[in-house]
Amino acid sequence: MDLKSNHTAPVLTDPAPISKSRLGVHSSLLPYSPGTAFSSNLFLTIPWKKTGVLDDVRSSSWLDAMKSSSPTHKRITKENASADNDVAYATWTLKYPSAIASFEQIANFAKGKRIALFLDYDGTLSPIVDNPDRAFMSDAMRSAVEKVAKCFPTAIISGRSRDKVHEFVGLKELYYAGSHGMDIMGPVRQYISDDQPNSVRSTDEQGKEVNLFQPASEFLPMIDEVYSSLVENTKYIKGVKVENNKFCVSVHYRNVDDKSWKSVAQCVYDVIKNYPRLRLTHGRMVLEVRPVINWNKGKAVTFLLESLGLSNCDDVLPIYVGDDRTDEDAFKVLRERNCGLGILVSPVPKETNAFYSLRDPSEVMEFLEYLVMWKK
Ligand SMILES: O=P(O)(O)OC[C@H]1O[C@H](O[C@H]2O[C@H](CO)[C@@H](O)[C@H](O)[C@H]2O)[C@H](O)[C@@H](O)[C@@H]1O
Repeated sequence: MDLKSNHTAPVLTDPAPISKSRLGVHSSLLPYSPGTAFSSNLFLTIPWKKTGVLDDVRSSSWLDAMKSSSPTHKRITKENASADNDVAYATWTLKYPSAIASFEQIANFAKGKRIALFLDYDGTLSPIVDNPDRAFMSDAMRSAVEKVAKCFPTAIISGRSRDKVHEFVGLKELYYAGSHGMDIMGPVRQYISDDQPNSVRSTDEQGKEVNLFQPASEFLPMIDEVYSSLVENTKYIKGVKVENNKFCVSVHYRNVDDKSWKSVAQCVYDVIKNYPRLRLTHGRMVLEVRPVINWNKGKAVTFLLESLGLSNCDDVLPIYVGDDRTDEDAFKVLRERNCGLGILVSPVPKETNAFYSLRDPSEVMEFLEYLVMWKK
């Protein structure tokens, strides 16, 4: 793929005014993301209160965000999608074409390049289920991931703790990044000279030398403390589940009655108001508490590409597949780097920084299988 040459679908389907010679859009046209003013180090310099985290719980914005994190409050599947939804979806795919239907085009982009593959876990490799502890991937998906990882350097980047996602996936051929990229076990960084202060050499389960990068390591005691407080504060709300993801905490309300969502928000607020160095983000029926640092899945992709010696856009095509808001940071990085493709997994139309789409994990599996066949 020559991302710098004129080409068709990804550029032409994007509504933003873009230069014909670019695959991505100009960064100034990209949606605003909270906390954009960063210091040169990892810490955000925005005064915490100005992010709105504290004030919002008394207004309806927390609740609005909680509701919008899952349209209609129920899972939308192929089966319950109405004809209207089908039309809306088909229209949306004009803007974000199916990565399967457009596979030939993706393969053309990849010609002469090395693919680096980044995969989200929940909602991408495993279907969304009510119990986060039972979000298992199928054996068929595991086999597809294993095969693709033998063809291309592959990393899983998840909001879960690295150990948990490793346990779910159970493959050794991959790199794993947990806590939304704040816990990366990657290759030893022999291609670059910068010394990352939070990087340490370590060995993985196979005894292989690896690089462990944990930019939020100093937050560990704080996160543990907050996790315990959140468990305690929410214990009377039926259906709440608090998950310790090591460098962040998830408060799930998927199984909580709508009428109690406000109480969930209040409980979380009551805890984090005491921690100005933590912030709140919204995922799929989950409130996520995480450190206020300038690090996200997009930064993790850049870090891993550097670690793998694959940051040269001329001969590398990074592909990132994900379904969640936190994956947008990675899609955005690929757009802004002007090389690489984001693929959003969604059964419903959504605004996104990705270029392509896939409907659900079964289509993700099909796409991975296509990549393997193409490589062979
Ligand atoms: O980055 P990801 O790998 O997509 O992780 C994001 C969150 O995924 C999990 O929660 C989501 O999936 C659950 C299982 O399907 C579902 O029950 C929940 O409602 C979803 O929000 C995980 O439990 C979270 O900790 C992750 O942050």
